[in-house]
Formats: sequence, structure tokens, C-alpha cells
Amino acid sequence: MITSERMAMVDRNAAALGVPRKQLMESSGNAVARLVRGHADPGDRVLLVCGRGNNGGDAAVAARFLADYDAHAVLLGRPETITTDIARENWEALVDSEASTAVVGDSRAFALDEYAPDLVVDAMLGTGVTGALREPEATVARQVNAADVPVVSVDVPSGVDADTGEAAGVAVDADAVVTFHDEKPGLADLEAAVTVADIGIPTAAETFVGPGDLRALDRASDSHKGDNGEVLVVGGGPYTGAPALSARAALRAGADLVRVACPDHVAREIQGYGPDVIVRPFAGEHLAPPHVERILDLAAGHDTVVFGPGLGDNESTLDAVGEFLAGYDGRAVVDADALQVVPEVDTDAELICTPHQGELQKMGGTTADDWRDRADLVREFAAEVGHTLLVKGAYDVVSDGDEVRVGRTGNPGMTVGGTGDVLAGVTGALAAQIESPLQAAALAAYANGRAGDDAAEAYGNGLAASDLPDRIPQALRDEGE
Ligand SMILES: NC(=O)C1=CN([C@@H]2O[C@H](COP(=O)(O)OP(=O)(O)OC[C@H]3O[C@@H](n4cnc5c(N)ncnc54)[C@H](O)[C@@H]3O)[C@@H](O)[C@H]2O)[C@H](O)CC1
Ligand SMILES: [K+]
Repeated sequence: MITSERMAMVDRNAAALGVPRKQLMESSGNAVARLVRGHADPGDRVLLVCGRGNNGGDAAVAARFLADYDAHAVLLGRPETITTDIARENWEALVDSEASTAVVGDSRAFALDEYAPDLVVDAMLGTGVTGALREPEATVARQVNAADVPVVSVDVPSGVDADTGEAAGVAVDADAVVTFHDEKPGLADLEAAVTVADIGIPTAAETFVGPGDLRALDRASDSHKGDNGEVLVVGGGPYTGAPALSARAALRAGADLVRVACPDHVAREIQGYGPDVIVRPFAGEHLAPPHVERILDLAAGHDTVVFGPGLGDNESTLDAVGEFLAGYDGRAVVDADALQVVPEVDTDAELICTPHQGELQKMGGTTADDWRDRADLVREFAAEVGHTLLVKGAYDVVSDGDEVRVGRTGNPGMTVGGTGDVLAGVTGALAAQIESPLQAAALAAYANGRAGDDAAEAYGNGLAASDLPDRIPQALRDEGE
């Protein structure tokens, strides 16, 4: 099952892998033609009703594959108003080939009976539908439904929402649907026969995090009323650089406010790294159980907590981590020494754990050299601990126990100390903006690696972790779109 939002991400990732959408459209159109062949005989009269988006484009391609039929393609709208280049190119190719085409400007100009079709291909609207069908689509849909001919819909019956199966007004009543790449939630309860066509999207476009995944942030920004999240970093004590790096990275990954809770003796030094971070000091050399109540109070006012950077592995610190997790029910990123506490603790919190392979083993997980084997092991272990895991490596493996995503950005220069603290901060900020922890972690791994690749261009193996945070904004932008 794939939602239309995820489909759009995968589609963009495929393009980044060298399989552009127009190529996918060629496969979609071919699949539509194959379905037509199953419902009508060569020589039959086939009417393809094309909308102005890519759904219509699929049918324009299909018409080319139906040369042995009496095929007519009707475009609902003027060719200049076709919404995408690829759909327009395919429509123009049809017109230039002197195929039978017609343009319908408004609903009064359309009478299905005039075409006397043996079969109708419904390609008015696909996943791009919003709200009830407008004109001329609504009238055409009614005529199609009233006619006594088989109807084959492209991707989804026009008017039906591919994610919910709901129709806000009239929708095409299809006999068969050919959808692409994977099943859609909105097609599950239809009476129509649904075929899933493989359109050649590489599996890698789903597995490997790519520029398409950046769409998760677009959606967050229009649905989130300007609230991009407040992040609390709990860290520092034996180290000061680590929490400072996490905090800066969280800011650069779009958090509105970042606070660092740290022992008071390092507060001044952490504040000294920059004026953008707010420091919330607590008394003592390192985090310990007496601080937990205050940290829980602080955490309640934040969208996510990043737990661990530079905390150290003092026994009382690890006790405090355990007590915090036992009492916390929000969302947290857990990194570094704090990780070893996770398997032992009973918590209502939603955690994203960011171990490297050594830390994974310390948590009780197992690893493998081949990333595919590692992906299976990480998925199983994530299911066992009940949290999302982001296991760092040349290939970062992310799993929530169900799905697996792999980040393969990054370079050997990033083995330098501190890049993990940057990643934890980015993960915290993205987890405050993106609903799915898996998606947030996957995107964080991707962006951190991209920032590292950009830093490596400037500094080679001499890159430092502090080169990364300021490169995160660029790494979170899709230049290709
Ligand atoms: N990888 C893939 O998923 C592929 C999918 N393909 C096909 O592309 C469509 C989705 O195309 P898109 O251009 O995004 O949207 P639509 O064609 O569905 O329609 C957009 C078009 O419709 C207008 N519109 C929106 N709502 C309404 C309405 N209620 N009434 C009238 N008009 C409406 C909107 O303004 C736009 O102009 C997908 O379903 C597949 O069929 C490709 O084959 C590539 C691979
Ligand atoms: K359709």
C-alpha cells in the first residue's frame, strides 16, 4: 500500500536515480493499453477521456499503443492548459501523429453517444484530484456512468481520492482500474477489479532516502501554522562541544527554539559557542537522578528532546537517563552513552535511537557487513525494542520495526568526532516537524550525509563536525525540483 504523498516522494527519487517521470508515464500508458486489450478486441472503438494532468498524459500514451483499435482521444480543455510538460508532450505527439483527437472546452460540447464507444478509458483525474469534480469533468463522469459500456480507469476512478476512497461529488463508476507501482488505500473497497502495474520504479527509489523525501518537510510547513518546533538538548558534563553541535544543528534543521539543559559548570562554555542557543543549567558535575524532575518539567514544554550528547557514562548519569525515560511520554532522540539504557527501561516515550554499530551491539542488537543483511537485523531489533532505530554506518539503516529506509549519503571523512552529535540534533529538529519518526530519522540521515559531502568538497578528509551544521539548510533543499 502506498499513499499519494509517498508515491510523489518515490517518483522524485526515481527521477534522481535517472528514471524520469516521462519514462514512468510511458510504462503507465503501456499498462493502460494492456488492460484495454483485456476488455475489448482489436478494431473496437475505444474512447479515451483525458484530463489536463498526468492522468490524462497516461491515456495519451496508451492511445499510441492502441494502433490496432479504433481509438479516439478527447482532451477536456485546451492543450495550452495541460498542467505538466510531459502530459503536453504526449498529447502533442498524438496530435502530430494525426491520431483521432478532439478537444472539449465545456460540458455542453460533449456527448458520449456521438462516439458510440465499445469501451471508455477514464483518465480525467488521478491522484491530483482535490474536492468534487468540476465541469466539464462532472458532466462527463455522469455520461460515462449512464452509458452501458465497460469503463477502465487510469490509476483511480476519476473523482475518488486515492488515499481515502472517498468521493466529494460524482465519481466514475469503473469496471476495472489499473493503478501503478503499488496498491492504494483508496482502492481497497472498490467493486472494480484493480490491477497493479509495475511501471519500472527502481526499488532503490523507495529504500534509499532521496530528494523526494524532502517533501515531508513541505507538507509540514503548510500544515503546521508556523510552528516548527522547540527542541531540548540534554547533554554536556564531561564534554561541552557535543551538546553545542547538536543544538546548532537543530537550529539549522529548522527548529524555532533550541534549549540546552546541562550542568552549570559547562553552561558558560556552551553558551560561548553562540548566542542562538538558550542554556538551562542545573547544579552539579553531571546529570544525576536529583535533576530528573526538573528535566521532565523542561521536556514537557518542548516538541522533542535530544538526550545524550556529551553526557558521559557515569553510573548516576545512566540512572538519571533511565528515570527520565520511565517518566517521559513525549518524543525523544537518544544518542551516545544514553543508548545502553533504552533496552532496560519501560517507557511510554516515542524514541528515535541513533547508535553506531558498536553502540547497537551494546544495546543488545546485532550487525552485519552487508547493508541488506543489516537492514533485516535492524528491522527485527527495532521491532523488539519498540522504537525507531537509526543505525549509523557507511549506509545508515533506519527502521521502525516495520519499514526500512537506507541513507547512503556521506563519506569517510565523517568518521571524525562530533558528526553523530550533529545528526542527533538534526534528527531532533526534524522529529519536531515531521509526524512519522521513521521519515524524520531517514531524512536526518540523508541531510547529515549531504552536509558532510558538501563539507568534504571543501575540506576533504580534513572536514570537522563543526563544518556540518551551517550546511544543513542547503542539504534540506531539493535543487532538482
Ligand atoms: N509515479 C506516479 O505516480 C506516476 C503517476 N502518473 C499519473 O499521474 C497522475 C497524477 O497526475 P497529476 O498531474 O498530479 O494529477 P491529475 O492528473 O490527477 O490532475 C491534476 C489536474 O486536475 C485539476 N483538478 C484537480 N481537482 C479537480 C477537480 N475536482 N475537478 C476538475 N479538475 C481538477 C488540477 O487543477 C490539475 O490541473 C497519477 O494519478 C497517474 O495517473 C504518471 O503516469 C507518472 C507516474
Ligand atoms: K482516472
